[in-house]
Amino acid sequence: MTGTEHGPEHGPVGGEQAIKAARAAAEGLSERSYSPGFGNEHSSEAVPGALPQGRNSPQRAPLGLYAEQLSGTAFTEPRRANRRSWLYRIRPSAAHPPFRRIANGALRAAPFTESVPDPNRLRWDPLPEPPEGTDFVDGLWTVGGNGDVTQRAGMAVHLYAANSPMSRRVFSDADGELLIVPERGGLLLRTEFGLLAVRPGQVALLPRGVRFRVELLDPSVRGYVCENYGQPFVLPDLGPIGANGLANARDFLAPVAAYEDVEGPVEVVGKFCGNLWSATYDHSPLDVVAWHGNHVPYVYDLHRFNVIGSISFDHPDPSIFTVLTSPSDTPGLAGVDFVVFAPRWLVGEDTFRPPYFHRNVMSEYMGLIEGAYDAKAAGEGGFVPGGGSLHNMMSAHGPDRDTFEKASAAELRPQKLEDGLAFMFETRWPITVTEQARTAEHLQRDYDRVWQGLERHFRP
Ligand SMILES: O=C(O)Cc1cc(O)ccc1O
Ligand SMILES: [Fe+2]
Repeated sequence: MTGTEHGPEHGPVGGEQAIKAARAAAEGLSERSYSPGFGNEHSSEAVPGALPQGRNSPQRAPLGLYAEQLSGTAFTEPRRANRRSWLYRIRPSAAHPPFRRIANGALRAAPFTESVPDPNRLRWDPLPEPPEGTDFVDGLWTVGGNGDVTQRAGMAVHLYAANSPMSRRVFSDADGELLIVPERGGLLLRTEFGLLAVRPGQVALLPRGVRFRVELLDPSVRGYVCENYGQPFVLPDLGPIGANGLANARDFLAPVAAYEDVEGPVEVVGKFCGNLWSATYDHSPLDVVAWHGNHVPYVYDLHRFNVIGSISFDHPDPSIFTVLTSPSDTPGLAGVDFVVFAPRWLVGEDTFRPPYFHRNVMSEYMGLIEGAYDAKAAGEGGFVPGGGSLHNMMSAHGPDRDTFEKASAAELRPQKLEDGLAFMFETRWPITVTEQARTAEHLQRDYDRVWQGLERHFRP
């Protein structure tokens, strides 16, 4: 591979050196080297004058670049929902050889038909360490999901575990946007729009179709991915909360333009209607010198989430913790919500403070980024960082026995929930798990036991 790379920083491929280079690039990314504001009409140029002014598609784009539009919504969707970006690149994306099918590895897609939807509560320990040389794409492992990729409806839950950077390889997903939730180790995402660093406690949102390469900031990384086949994630409406709160738009950071000018073979792996396809380009497709638009990647720090809660009594529904929502045609009914359980004060009087017992029409996949979750015991055999749980439509769940007993007897002083960061992908459709998730060694076979021994106390 020959050529030069332009932008904040760049790195070679392979081993410790690659981690060092990725870290150096990530350190160069201060908050000010991003373009803030969810849904903004961002614009950025890595070379002065590369971005056309006053029009999107001049007869000849500046500096001999090619103009190209990438759309994330139909052209005709209402302005408030419309997503598209204009990219000014060294070569148009159309200049590529045919794609050929490659193995899907442990990646699965909707419709999920390998097993029957399971009404049982399921919980998994973290994925085992993958074999040496596993990159982000190789390391994707599907838990389950719903909908249908060909209908642009539904979602999938994936895990990833990797110990090698993607080298001379770029990934792009036509099937949906990707919300990456690191749990261990940091990632450097080199995207068509520029660089994003994302570490545990932060999330990255990669819109449908954007090409990117994942490099590693640590030797071994793992985390969660929500693949949203449906309408792009938006910030939820705030209603009576007011004009501020929950995830504030300004805390979503888009990259600034940074391009690779690389001649030589680069494999582009595309996910299309559930399958992986590969084509070897004679140049890097991360060759966007300037861009503008609102169909862009973001990184968001979950510690910036402004938690709103009850200051009187009763445990509020977790919808109050929604970071991002993928709306449907029915107001308030999400294809999928991304919900975070962030550090917060609990002050409710005469209140059972942890999550209540419930049966929910929505289906809940939960993950843990760090610490413990207030409804479940942590530690060996419990709900642990990197693990996951699935409480499908109408399945009865809530606090485990110990949590119930402690919280029913606790003295209700103001209490800070400090050392835990959990999240939920909550979806309108039941999640069907893959065969590998149903039979995995890391599936906890005795999860039901956490609700055993909840004695009767009613003695009229
Ligand atoms: O099941 C869970 O732990 C998630 C959840 C949390 C909460 O505070 C209320 C309802 C709910 O489903
Ligand atoms: Fe729940």
